[in-house]
Amino acid sequence: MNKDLILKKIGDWNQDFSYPLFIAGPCSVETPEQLDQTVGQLVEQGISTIRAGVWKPRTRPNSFEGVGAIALPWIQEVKAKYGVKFAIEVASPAHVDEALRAEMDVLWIGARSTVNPFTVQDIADSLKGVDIPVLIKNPINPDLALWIGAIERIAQAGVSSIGAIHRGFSNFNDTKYRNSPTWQIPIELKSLFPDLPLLCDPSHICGNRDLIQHIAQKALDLSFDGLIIESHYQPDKAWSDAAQQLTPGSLGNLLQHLKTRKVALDDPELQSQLEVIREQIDHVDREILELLSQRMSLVEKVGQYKKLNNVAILQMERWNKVFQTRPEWAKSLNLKESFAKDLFKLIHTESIKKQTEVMEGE
Ligand SMILES: C=C(O[C@@H]1C=C(C(=O)O)C=C[C@H]1O)C(=O)O
Repeated sequence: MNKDLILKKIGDWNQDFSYPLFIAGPCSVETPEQLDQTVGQLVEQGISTIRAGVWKPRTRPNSFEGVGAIALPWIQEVKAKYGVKFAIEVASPAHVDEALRAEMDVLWIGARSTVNPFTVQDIADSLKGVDIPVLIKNPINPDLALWIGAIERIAQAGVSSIGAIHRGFSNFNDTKYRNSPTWQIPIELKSLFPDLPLLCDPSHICGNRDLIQHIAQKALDLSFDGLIIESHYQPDKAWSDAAQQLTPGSLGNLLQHLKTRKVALDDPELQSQLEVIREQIDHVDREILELLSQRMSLVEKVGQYKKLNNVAILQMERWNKVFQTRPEWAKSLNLKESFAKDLFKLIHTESIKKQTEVMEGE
């Protein structure tokens, strides 16, 4: 992975954007009237960058696939009327070409395109020599390397203003979210590329407008640099994604209730109080690792007995007992059972690796 990517914070992009960057707009452009009404109302709520789908990648054929390029002059009209910037999704060099000719301000690459390196490379090639901000949504599957690969392809084309959008990951409808947030993936992205602006798309994570506030707040709590939220002046009549769109008024209300957090601690008093607690955490972490090392030595010893006596490494009866008791112990210590389960699954996998080394050793 190329960690030397040159990425710019939003404040250093080639155009001026407010920070945090709040982008809002309809899932799809439907009619000139719908666009005008929605944008006009969003501007009243302080939104200055609008999103809208022109070409829509839909799961099944014969559903509404966007009105297509006829929307571009409608967009140009509202841009001129309200003085807003406009972001649209592109999925092919032809889309890039039309979007640039229509003077769009921001392009984004959708999750279903990010999964395909051929598609991303084609889009990247069509962007050579053009410096427009490009936002790259995560691939639909939780594959961080694929997301990074798409960012690298666009960066290598010479695009200097790049952002990532976390829109959640496909699931089997077994969670309350349309797309699972799986926060560890964007957090890992942010830790690998601290300067990469990261936006959250709570609309596609939630699939339901009632959950959006919570996810939007969580994103800001995790130091995301902005949000991209679907909004339509008549959400229930929307031609796509009706359940997750907010009216501009509700969106304004949501934004007003969001708490924007400071990224750094600028108060020296608070800083020194945190330092004291962080030193204690360092100490506890050290002890956790010493105990894990002690546990691993015992596991190794058990491995040696197994080898001597020709006994299988994986002992389900014992493992089931460990896996049952530890979450109970955790609960009594005010820790989540699910956390203990995940932790002990990791520990068990490492134990098996260690005993395999013992078994295969001389
Ligand atoms: C340590 C052992 O080997 C394996 C590792 C276990 C563990 O890490 O707790 C439990 C059962 C075994 O699958 C053992 O048999 O006790």
